[in-house]
Amino acid sequence: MTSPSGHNLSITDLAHSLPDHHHLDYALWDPTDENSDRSRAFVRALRRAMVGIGHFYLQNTPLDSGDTRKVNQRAKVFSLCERLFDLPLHDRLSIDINESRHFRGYCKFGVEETLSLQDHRDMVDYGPEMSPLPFSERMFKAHPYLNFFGPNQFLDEDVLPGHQAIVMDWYETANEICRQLTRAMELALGVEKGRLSQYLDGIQPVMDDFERIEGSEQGVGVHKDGGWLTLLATSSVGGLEVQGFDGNWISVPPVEGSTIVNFGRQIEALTNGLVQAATHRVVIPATATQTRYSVVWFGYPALNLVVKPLDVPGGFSDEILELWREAVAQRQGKPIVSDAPPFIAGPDDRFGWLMWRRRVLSHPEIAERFDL
Ligand SMILES: O=C(O)CCC(=O)C(=O)O
Ligand SMILES: [Fe+2]
Repeated sequence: MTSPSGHNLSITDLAHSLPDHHHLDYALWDPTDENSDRSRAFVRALRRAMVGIGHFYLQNTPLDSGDTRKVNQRAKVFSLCERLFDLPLHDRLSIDINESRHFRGYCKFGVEETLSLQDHRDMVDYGPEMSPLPFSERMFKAHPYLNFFGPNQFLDEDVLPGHQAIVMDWYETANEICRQLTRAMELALGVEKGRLSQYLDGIQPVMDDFERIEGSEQGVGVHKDGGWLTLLATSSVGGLEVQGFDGNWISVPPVEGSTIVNFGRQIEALTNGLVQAATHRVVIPATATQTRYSVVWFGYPALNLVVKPLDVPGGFSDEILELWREAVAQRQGKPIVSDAPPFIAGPDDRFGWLMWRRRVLSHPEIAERFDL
């Protein structure tokens, strides 16, 4: 593709030139002064993104700029990814997810399914590093999602130097960004402080995935992320697509220095659909020559909470309602098209149950093996 000036467009220019993409600058957000002009500008941009198709690009986060202690976290995490997936299968299988009742570890190519089609990816799942809860048969049978708490599986330093430190650094930085974005969303929606962030307090099963996808028809099938916010960093291969409200698929190419943020289903549920979770998939042309890596950090609400539409006296802010009306008018009132499978949740389902059902569906062997 060429730009109006005749130069070849880079993948970054391409993303900037596409409609439907919002680009937010995290450097504007000042948590110590939410009322500053810069913070307000950030909240305004976020508000616009919130009535969009469920995702935005976020530049200048510490994942990219880093502080002096953690310079270049993105470079470190992708180098780790490459080194990890280059290890002989036998090493990777030494942290096999099927050996972990906490659903942590390496998942072999082709084991995961979305929409009953095999995904062409292998991956490693991590979560917060913690000791398993003291075992009580009765408690675990009543609340099987408590199995999510436990240690990660890391390779020894001599096999994969930096494995634990790099993963946990990324995890902590992403967690803090998620908390800050949640506070900014409260301001964007015009709800009182803590109204959203309370969902992040308590026992949280935040997950981190390292993924590798080989050229295939279905890299990752159509879905909406089930949680709160997803922070997604991909290597330069591309392949991510988000579905527009009219049903068309829109490419979301990687942008240097930016992280892709998806709204998850729990935010959609809380806001009663005002904020839509991104319907997305990964499609890589079979002709792609490079392996694609992505580092996907999923933020979730606490497991013991039930997420229901927020009851806000007086409703959401006029500003966001106005933007919502504009968005509806732009699509001439037509309903939102999404090919993501329907979301099955009872009205009183704790979030832990939703997550448990999904994880067991993806990894039935683990439940069978540990009699969960
Ligand atoms: O790798 C990507 O770009 C997205 C992966 C994804 O959507 C997921 O793991 O939920
Ligand atoms: Fe996803």
